[in-house]
Amino acid sequence: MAVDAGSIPELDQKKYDADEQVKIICLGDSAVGKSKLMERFLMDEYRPQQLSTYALTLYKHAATVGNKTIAVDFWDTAGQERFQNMHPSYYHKAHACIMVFDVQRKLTYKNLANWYKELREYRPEIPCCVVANKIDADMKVTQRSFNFGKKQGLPFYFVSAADGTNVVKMFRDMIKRAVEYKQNPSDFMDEVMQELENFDLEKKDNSEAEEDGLKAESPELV
Ligand SMILES: Nc1nc2c(ncn2[C@@H]2O[C@H](COP(=O)(O)OP(=O)(O)OP(=O)(O)O)[C@@H](O)[C@H]2O)c(=O)[nH]1
Ligand SMILES: [Mg+2]
Repeated sequence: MAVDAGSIPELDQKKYDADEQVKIICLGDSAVGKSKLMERFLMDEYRPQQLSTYALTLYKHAATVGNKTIAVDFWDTAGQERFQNMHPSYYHKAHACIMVFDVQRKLTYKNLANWYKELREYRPEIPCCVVANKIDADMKVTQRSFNFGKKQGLPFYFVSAADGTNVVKMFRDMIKRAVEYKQNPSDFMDEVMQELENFDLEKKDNSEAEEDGLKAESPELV
């Protein structure tokens, strides 16, 4: 069936052209502002795709890191408290994780320890950060110190999805770290996956080159 090139969304085209693809997940209690943060960051171009089975929203974004185009898949779930634990596929092949709590609800900060523990069961090495959201509601909280994650060396950000404070910086940093991780994984299985991916790409390049050669020699095949 013919495909009308005009009907292919621009984002898909960018993704097709991307040099690299990364997956970034977001963790945290319900209503801490995970979805609002993503929406704030992707405001001008977000295209949510609802997969109702797991109440999962995938946000696709094309970023530029250095001189490369990066296709970023942001994964977000709704109403996590109903599921208690995340489905393992949520963590599968994630390259970075953004852990969010609500500065106005202490329990969401305490629960970071549970989220972090679960994350590390599935993804022991990926870059992760701690995000204190909703600082617009009480700017005084930025004077306080939140030590969770310090021991593990996790970067910390005070942000507000409502007024945009620090949102772009936090996401850009995490995209960069996701790309760095993908290119230099410190987890053995990820190293294997990256090798396989490179191998596939090489194979594809070779077969394309062969095909081009064939076309040049046999013009009737064109
Ligand atoms: N004041 C303030 N409210 C916020 C901020 N971010 C989110 N909210 C509010 O917090 C509520 C929850 O935000 P969501 O983004 O839906 O939370 P979530 O973490 O995605 O929640 P689940 O999908 O249930 O897991 C909404 O009413 C938002 O308007 C913020 O930065 N400041
Ligand atoms: Mg949500």
